[in-house]
Amino acid sequence: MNSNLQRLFTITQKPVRRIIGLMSGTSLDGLDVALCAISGSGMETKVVLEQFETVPYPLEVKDEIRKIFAKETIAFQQLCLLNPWIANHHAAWILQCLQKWNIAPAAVDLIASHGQTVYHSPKILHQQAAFPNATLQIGDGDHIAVKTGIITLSDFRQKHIAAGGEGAPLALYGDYCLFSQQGEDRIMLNMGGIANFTFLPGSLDAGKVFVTDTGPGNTLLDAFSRHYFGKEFDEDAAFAKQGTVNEQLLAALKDNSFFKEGFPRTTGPELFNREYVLAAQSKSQTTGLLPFDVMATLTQFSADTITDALLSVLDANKSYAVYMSGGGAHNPLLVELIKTRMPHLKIKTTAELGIAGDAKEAVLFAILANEAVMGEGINFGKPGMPAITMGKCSFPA
Ligand SMILES: Nc1ncnc2c1ncn2[C@@H]1O[C@H](COP(=O)(O)OP(=O)(O)OP(=O)(O)O)[C@@H](O)[C@H]1O
Ligand SMILES: CC(=O)N[C@H]1[C@@H]2OC[C@@H](O2)[C@@H](O)[C@@H]1O[C@H](C)C(=O)O
Repeated sequence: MNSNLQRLFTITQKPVRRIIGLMSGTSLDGLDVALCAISGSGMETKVVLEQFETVPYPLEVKDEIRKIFAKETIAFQQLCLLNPWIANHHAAWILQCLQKWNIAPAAVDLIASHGQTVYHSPKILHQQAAFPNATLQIGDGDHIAVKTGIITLSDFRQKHIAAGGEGAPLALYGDYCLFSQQGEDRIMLNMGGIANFTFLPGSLDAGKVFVTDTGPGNTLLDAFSRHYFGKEFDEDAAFAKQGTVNEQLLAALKDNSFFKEGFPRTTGPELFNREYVLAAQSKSQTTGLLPFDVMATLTQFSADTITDALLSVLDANKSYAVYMSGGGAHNPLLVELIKTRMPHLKIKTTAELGIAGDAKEAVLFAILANEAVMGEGINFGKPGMPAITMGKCSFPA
C-alpha cells in the first residue's frame, strides 16, 4: 500500500483524532484555527476544543483578496497568484499557532481547510439556466499539506454542488452531529458576514433538519463602517446606536427576489454589497441619509431578515432554544433587535454548549474532515442537503 494511504488508514484506526479546523469567512477578518480532539463519527461524534485562535488578516492580505473578492470582473493573474499565496499564509499561521501551543505538527492528524471564498454564485444569483450552482474557495490544500507536513482535506463545497446542493451552508452536517439534543428543538444561528441557521429537531429526526442562509449578517455593516468611518467594523454597534432606522430605505433593502426564494437558499457579498445599498437608497430617495441612520437601518435590515426567515419556518406554538455564534453575536444592537422580534425564544450562545461562538465554524470544518475519513454521509432526505461526505485529500509527500 502507498505510504500515504497507510498513514491515512492509521488515522482512521485511532480512537481520538487531532484535527485542525480552519475557517476564513466572508468578513476577511482573519483565519480561525481550531485544534480539536475528535472521537467517533456521525451522531456519536465527540469534540474537545483544545486550542483556538483567530489570526487576524494583515491589511496587505485583505487588500490583495479584495482585488478579486466577490467581483464579477477581475485580473485573472491575481486569482492565479492568490491560490498558492493564501495557502502559504494559512500554512505559516498554522505552524505559528502550533509553536505557540507547544504542539508538534506530527501530533496533528489532519487539517480541514475551508479556503478563502472569493466568489459564490448559486443559480438564484447568476440566473443562467445553462450553468450549475457554483462557488470558488482558494488557498489550495496541496500547498498547506506540503508546507505543514500534515494531511490536509480541503475544498469541501464542490462535492456538495456536484450532489445537488448550492455548496453552502455546510454547517448542518456538523451542527447535527455535535449539537442535536433529544427533547430540545434547537436553532444554531451563525451571524458572520452572511447569516445562516440550522434547525435541529429535539426528535433527532435527520429528515426534519433544516438549514439556510438568511441574508446579510455583518457584511453591509462592515462595508459602510469602512466607507463612512474608515473602521473595519461597527464595534459594539457604536455607530448604528447613534442613528435612527429609516423605514423607506429599510423597505427598499428588503425588496429583492432573494427573500422570496425557497429554502435552502445561499448568498454572499456578490449580492449584498455597497452597490446593493446605494441602489436601495436611490430607489427610496434616501441618498442624503446621515451615516449613523444608514448604519441603524442596515442593522435593522440584518435583524429583520434573520428573524423573518426564522419565524417563517418555526411553529409559533412551540418553544425553541436559539444558540448564536459568529461575530454578529458580539454586536449588542443586532442581538437586541433579534430578541425584540422573537421574545418567545430562548436566546443563548454556543459557548453554553462548550464551543465558543467565534470558534464554531472552524470546529464544524474539523467535523467535516472527520466525517470524510470516518463517516458514511448523513441522510437528511432533502434537496439541497445531500447525504455525502466532503473534502479533497492532499498528502504532504
Ligand atoms: N464587538 C463587535 N461589535 C460588532 N460587530 C462585531 C464585533 N466583533 C465582531 N463583529 C463582527 O463580526 C465580523 C466577523 O464575524 P465572523 O468572523 O463570524 O465572520 P466570517 O466567518 O468572516 O463570515 P461568514 O460566516 O459569513 O463566512 C466582523 O467583521 C464584525 O462585523
Ligand atoms: C460560499 C461561502 O463561503 N459561504 C459561507 C458564508 O458564510 C456564512 C454563509 O455564507 C454560509 O453559507 C457559508 O459558510 C458556512 C460555514 C456554511 O457553509 O455553513
